[in-house]
Amino acid sequence: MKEDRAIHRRISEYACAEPQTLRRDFQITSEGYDPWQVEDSRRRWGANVVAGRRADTVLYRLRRAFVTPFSMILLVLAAISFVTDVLLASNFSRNLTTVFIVLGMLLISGAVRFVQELRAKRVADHLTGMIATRVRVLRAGRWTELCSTELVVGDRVRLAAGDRVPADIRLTEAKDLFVSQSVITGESGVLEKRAVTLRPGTAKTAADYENIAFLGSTVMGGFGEGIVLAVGADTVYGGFSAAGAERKNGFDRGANSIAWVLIRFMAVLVPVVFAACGLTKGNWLSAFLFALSVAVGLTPELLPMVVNACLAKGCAAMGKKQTVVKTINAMQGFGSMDLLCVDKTGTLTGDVVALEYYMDVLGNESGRVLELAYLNSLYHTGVQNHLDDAILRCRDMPGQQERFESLARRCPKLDELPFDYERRLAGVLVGGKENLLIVKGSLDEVCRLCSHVEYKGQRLPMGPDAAASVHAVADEMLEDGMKVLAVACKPMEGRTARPEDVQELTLLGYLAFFDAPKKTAAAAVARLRELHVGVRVLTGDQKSVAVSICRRLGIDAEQVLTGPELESLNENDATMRIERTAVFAELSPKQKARVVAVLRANGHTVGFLGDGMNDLPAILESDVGISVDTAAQAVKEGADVILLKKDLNVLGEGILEGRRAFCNLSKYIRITASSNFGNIVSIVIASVLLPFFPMTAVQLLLLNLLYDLLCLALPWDQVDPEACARPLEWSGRTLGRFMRFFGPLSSIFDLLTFAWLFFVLCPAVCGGGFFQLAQEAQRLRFIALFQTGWFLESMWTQVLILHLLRTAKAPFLQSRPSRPVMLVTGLGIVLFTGLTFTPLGRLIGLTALPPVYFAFLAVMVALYLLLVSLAKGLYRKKYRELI
Ligand SMILES: Nc1ncnc2c1ncn2[C@@H]1O[C@H](COP(=O)(O)OP(=O)(O)OP(=O)(O)O)[C@@H](O)[C@H]1O
Ligand SMILES: [Mg+2]
Repeated sequence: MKEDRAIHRRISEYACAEPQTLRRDFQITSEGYDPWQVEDSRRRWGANVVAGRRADTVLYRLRRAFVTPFSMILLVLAAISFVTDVLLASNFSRNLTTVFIVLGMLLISGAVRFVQELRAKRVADHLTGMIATRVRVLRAGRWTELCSTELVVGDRVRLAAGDRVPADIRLTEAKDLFVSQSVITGESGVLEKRAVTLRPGTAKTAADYENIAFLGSTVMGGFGEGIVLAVGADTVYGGFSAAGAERKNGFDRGANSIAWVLIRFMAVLVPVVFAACGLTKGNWLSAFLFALSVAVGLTPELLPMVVNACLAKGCAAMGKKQTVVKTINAMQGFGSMDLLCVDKTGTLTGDVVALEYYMDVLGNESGRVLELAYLNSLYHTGVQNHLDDAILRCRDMPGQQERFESLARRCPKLDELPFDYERRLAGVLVGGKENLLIVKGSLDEVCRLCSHVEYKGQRLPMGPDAAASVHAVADEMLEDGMKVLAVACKPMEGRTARPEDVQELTLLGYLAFFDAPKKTAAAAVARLRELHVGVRVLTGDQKSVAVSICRRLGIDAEQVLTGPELESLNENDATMRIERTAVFAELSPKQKARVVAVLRANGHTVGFLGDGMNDLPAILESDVGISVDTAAQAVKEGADVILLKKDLNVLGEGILEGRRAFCNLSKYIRITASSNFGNIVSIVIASVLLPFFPMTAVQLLLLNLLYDLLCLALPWDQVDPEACARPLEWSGRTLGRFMRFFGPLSSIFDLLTFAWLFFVLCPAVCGGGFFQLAQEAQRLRFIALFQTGWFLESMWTQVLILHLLRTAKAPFLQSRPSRPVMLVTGLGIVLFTGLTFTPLGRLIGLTALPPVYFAFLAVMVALYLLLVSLAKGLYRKKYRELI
């Protein structure tokens, strides 16, 4: 959370100016801005986009695609090759092939990256477009709903309950406008905002600006109209959402730790290769080129691209299941989430809450209680909610419409104390025969503030007897899982009500709501358990209701922690209790966020599903904030994932989809890293032992590029159900181990191949061992044969290992790869094997190999398959995981 930031001069000045001055200075007519004025203002004061999101131009994306460490290394390679092969070479041996190939690779990888990112972005844009924030703006004489990014300084906008304030706004009109700034400043409680003109110098902190609604705060109740003073980064809390995005960096942390594992390997191995080649071959420039290519070979340069492709694919799949994933990274959160916190109403219980009983303090039906509750609900201007909706539905009962309409006429609204989740009650002041403050809210809170009870028209003091009978009546309903509210009142003198007035009330009776568990909820909870995702219930409702409902859904309600209990615990005890508890009741919004924060600090990846304004802080605090389409604007804005259909079952799907994306991703990283590692080990050994380079720099790069292209099909691969049965951890922790275990296996076969090529095949074809060959041409042929031999063996084993390590089971037989993966790998093998027979292959030093080589290759491949399969079993037994 941010502390108060400097207030923009424009805001501090105009907070103290009359609305007329504003209208004059910004040339605002009663029609609002016309299109020209909008353009003009946008040019002058900027657009309403929050800092942090870089302008996403084509140029910027091109730069991102082409300017990477990988392409920089390629460029250096191209430059060096240009100098050595063209500038310094004699006329006869000038050769541009290497330069072309390296540049071609640079172009291909850049273009693929560009296209992929474009696609991922299109998915992301499409998704965010579906749930853009709308604001009511006066433009060219009409109130229209626009996307909040269209807003400019000088626009006239309207605010209503549940809105997220879309810019910094000077209020010109306000009626019971209550705003919560908790999301931006951390201070809880709601503030009333008024359309007053401040005296200069009176306002010091943001909270003192009574007539300014700040970007990012949420409207809890009432109505307001105002003029936009600052947009985007100019706003006081402009950077807030960027800061929020930074916080959720679990994903980047994981990616970084993986990158670091690879960098460490590179830092050790590349200098070794350079030194070994330089010392043994004496050609330091070639050694440098070769070492650079090895570095390129070792970086999984497609990592960001494969990550994006995997996640974007997951998002698109979720989109089909009525779930909007707003940021691609949230997909990864789905995959690693091991705890899901949910609120109760509308999630575990049905969306429609029904008012079942309205009764006096002793439990007899009471029309008066209903009427007063009706007035309270009718006049409140807070965010629409299940309870008030249920109360208002009483007028739809047959023959009741007239009764409630005349009631409203007789008792007009005078003032309002909006509902707030800290105090858990709402009050309205109505006129009529006498001015009456009607309060309805949580049973405990309201009873605490009552000094009297009313029974059959008699007003009696609230003694221990009365309190006991109140509990007797209420407890029975609570245990049945009913939601109970208390209704109280107090006669008042004036026409305004202040929070201090809410005391010495007279308790009138209760309202009981039927809030039954959803039919699908029990199955969904069971499904989540199957997926090894723990469910925690975080509700503001009373303990007994929560327990009753959780029992019915099979959620362990043995241990329940309430908000007040939580407050009384010290830091350590709280941490322990929170970890062990599944049901939390009577929580304030802040406490919900605290529970989530503690769970995260305990090492869990936490999702939070909620729809109320009181869930917003927790949603922001969680790793994956989930909300529903019907939630208030501000809540939807804060969430990472929006369910278009509020159904817990969809979440199970989401989790699976996330894990699939995740599995494919870690497949890529692990397989690539370990097979590259194996190659490097072979190269180091070969460089030391061989009198020539085991492969040319270009061949090495080409092999790497081919392999990366093959891997681009991986996001579309099938995932074994067993692999995504549990939450998956995203970090480089086990990557090093995996690399060290599987990498050297391929080296064994590489070395066997080396030996066979060097001592058997090449001498047989060239007519003698390397050192016996006197002619340069013969030696070159020897080298070409050797290099081709290794090039092919290396490619075959790399492709094979992709199939072997993509699943914990037996490849092809028990787990089939998806068709794209089959197609691409098959095609790659055929094309590259074919390449060695073509003139194009000759350009990069490849040559046709005799049939006996392929027989040897077949044997190697079969042995390799066998050994890796055995190793897989061993690894699984030892570490209990594979992918
Ligand atoms: N509109 C309202 N008017 C009066 N009191 C209310 C209203 N809404 C909620 N309350 C009180 O505040 C308490 C907390 O609200 P609520 O139950 O909605 O919290 P929650 O955490 O969203 O719970 P849930 O998990 O059921 O959604 C309620 O138990 C009730 O006593
Ligand atoms: Mg709720």
